[in-house]
Amino acid sequence: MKGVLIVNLGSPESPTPEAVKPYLEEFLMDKRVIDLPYWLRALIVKGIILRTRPEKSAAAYQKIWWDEGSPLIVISERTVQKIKPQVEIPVALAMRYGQPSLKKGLTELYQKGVTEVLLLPMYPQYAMATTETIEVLAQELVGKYFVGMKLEFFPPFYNKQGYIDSLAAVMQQGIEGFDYDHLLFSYHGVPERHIKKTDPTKSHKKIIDGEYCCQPDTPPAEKCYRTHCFETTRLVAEKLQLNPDKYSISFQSRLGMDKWLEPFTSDRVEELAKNGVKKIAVVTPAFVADCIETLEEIEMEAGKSFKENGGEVFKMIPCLNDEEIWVNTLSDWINDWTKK
Ligand SMILES: C=CC1=C(C)c2cc3[nH]c(cc4nc(cc5[nH]c(cc1n2)c(C)c5CCC(=O)O)C(CCC(=O)O)=C4C)c(C)c3C=C
Ligand SMILES: [Fe+2]
Ligand SMILES: [Fe+2]
Repeated sequence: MKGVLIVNLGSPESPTPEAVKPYLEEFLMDKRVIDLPYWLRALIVKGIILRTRPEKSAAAYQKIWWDEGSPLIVISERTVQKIKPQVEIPVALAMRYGQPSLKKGLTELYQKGVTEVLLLPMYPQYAMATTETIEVLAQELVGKYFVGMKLEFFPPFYNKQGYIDSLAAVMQQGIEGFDYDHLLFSYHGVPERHIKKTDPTKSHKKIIDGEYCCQPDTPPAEKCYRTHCFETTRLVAEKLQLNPDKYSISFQSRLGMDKWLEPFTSDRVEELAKNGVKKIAVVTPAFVADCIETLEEIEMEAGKSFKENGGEVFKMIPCLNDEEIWVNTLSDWINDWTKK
């Protein structure tokens, strides 16, 4: 029997430093997130980051936490509950870090008699720190605990019609009647090195701001997070007929000393405000569910910075969350796979 495992990143159990610390440790000790030799990663994560970050992150989580729990988890659960009646096969939810774990999600499917699993990571654009780490762990778990179970990976959907249509619909709703001066596409950042590492052809060009580092639909772009972000933007801009002078791309959530993708959202928001942009709309297409990165870092912190630097209206466009159009898209993808 077939089944689907929907996977997202995960959150701490509660918004306290005690709960954030083990979550961050599991997350940041992942060699596909901080891709340094073990000893150096351990030194940086355990010796530096975990000394101060749990306190700071817990305070940020407290600002966005819901009565039911972490927005990311609650939204993911709601989405899965809405998909279930629209499909004919078992669907389970798992998180790469924290709970419900990947092992738990696979066990749930296994106990229902599932032998063929479609793994559907909730990341539109492929990245080593997101899609790849889920695929690798799932493969390891299947080899160890679910022998005989067949795994299939849903490809990154950054350019897939249903995703673009859903994003466009939610964006249209968000900007309806809002005469913005600028629309910022803020994607989660990654270190530049990650882009080069996932290039199967190892032929990546130097990264130059605003230019494609590889051409879409060519082998180097197959797993290029940056080109996937550019393509999502191009396709949705085309669909919404956005004025090219009124939108741009930036990358948020940088951590550590490495060279990360630029321009940084924090700099861009400040610069736009200083350059006279009064009304800004921000969309975060690397996230399908609202989370600390969209609700705290962008809506609260970037919103504050925009106003402190002369901006007047900061409009945050929500993620796809459990919007009907998105739930229908996911259900259609699952139904197509079921019939295959
Ligand atoms: C080296 C560090 C990080 C990389 C690389 C990274 C890539 C990456 N992350 C997401 C999606 C999410 N990240 C979230 C939180 C988060 N991310 C990092 C670090 C890296 N991410 C940290 C330390 C945190 C925790 C919060 C904090 O302390 O700031 C989340 C939200 C989780 C939640 O509970 O709400 C998501 C989602 C993507 C898509 C990505 C690469 C493309
Ligand atoms: Fe992240
Ligand atoms: Fe590229």
